[in-house]
Amino acid sequence: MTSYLIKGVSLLGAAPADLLIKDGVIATGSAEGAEVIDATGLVALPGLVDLHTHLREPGREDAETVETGSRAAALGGYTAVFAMANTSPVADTAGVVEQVWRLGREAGLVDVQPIGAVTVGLAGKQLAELGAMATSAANVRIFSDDGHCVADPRLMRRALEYVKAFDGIIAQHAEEPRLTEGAQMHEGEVSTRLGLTGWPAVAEEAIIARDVLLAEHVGSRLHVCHVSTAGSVEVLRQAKARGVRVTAEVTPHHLLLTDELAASYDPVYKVNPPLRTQKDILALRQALVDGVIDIVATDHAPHAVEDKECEWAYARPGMVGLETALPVVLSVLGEEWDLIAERMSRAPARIAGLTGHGTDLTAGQPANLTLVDPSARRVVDPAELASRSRNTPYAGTTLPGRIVATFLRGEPTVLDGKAVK
Ligand SMILES: NC(=O)N[C@@H](CC(=O)O)C(=O)O
Repeated sequence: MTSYLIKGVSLLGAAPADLLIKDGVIATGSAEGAEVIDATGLVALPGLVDLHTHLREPGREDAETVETGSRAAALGGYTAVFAMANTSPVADTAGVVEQVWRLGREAGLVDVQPIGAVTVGLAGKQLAELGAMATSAANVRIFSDDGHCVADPRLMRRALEYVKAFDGIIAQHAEEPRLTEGAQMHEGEVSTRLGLTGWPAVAEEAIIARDVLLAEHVGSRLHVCHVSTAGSVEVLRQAKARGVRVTAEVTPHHLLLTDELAASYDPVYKVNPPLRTQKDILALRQALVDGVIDIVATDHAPHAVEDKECEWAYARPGMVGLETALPVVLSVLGEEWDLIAERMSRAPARIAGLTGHGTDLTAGQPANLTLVDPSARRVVDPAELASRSRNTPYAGTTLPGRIVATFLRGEPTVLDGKAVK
């Protein structure tokens, strides 16, 4: 196995030092024979961990595969991603989660951890085989019907009770379906002006409020996907203050983009939950800083051209995000390296119970890390993305930070900003 000496790198913004990688771990001692990487001006972060990625395989390999999504992830600085269950067939059995897990291992670019569906076929009627998925080779600990809300409160309660036995998590897509029928964008001034049916903030907030009460009642773990409103932040703040076992994520796009973009009628801005207002953005940023929101998760949602380049009303919701997440977060938070490492690596690994990721870059730890050039600026070109889909809202936008290298257990997956395989 090749050893690497990463010279003059700044660990989380500290004074430059050398980092030695030997036999897949961070090492000390002689660097003899090691390949030298000049990392002057680069910052080392623990490899990023994404708790919310759509990889589309099985079923929509025209939009993404486990391999193309893994490559996009590595290029974005990730060493582990959690694959959502809304594939076709749905990942609601041990067979499908094992297939995704195996495909991830074969690709070998990031650790791919499947998320299992909560209900059979994401239909919200009957619990899926949570136990069988948990005891499968994929070792599933997080379950989600993402794309759909587990709307039935009794089913949600049963799911929370079921996973409590093995300290599992229900990750909820918080959307009261009766309040969002026909919804096309955030309900507010802009939707009124455009005459598009609105998706009101309360549809998210009402489900989060209900679910934190259910999680509290059961004593189980709830994770809230893609929090998008200021009101949701307040519900979470109160729940956390009471000691409810709830964690929450925000996407990079909800930290940066507003509902005004819908006025272009360009479906690249259509996403679920929808882009909200500047007031929501400011509340989400503050919540990310003070920890009411635990992590940034991409909700990387690749879609084939025909599903995106059509009329707004017919377009599928979702944006790709793996390759732009860190630059967007950098543009929002600035060079707050420790906070970024916490929200994009350590906390997601801790929440998921994922060992070997999100660890400090100290001797003996697995060499899962990424090197970033914070001084570089990049104009996002959709044609350059490794993802099989091109639906990025940042085309033509200049973002700070370039991911120069990523290492998975000491093997480079990205070098000089390019995927190694
Ligand atoms: N986030 C999105 O806008 N899309 C997700 C699912 C969903 O949450 O609708 C997708 O799978 O495409």
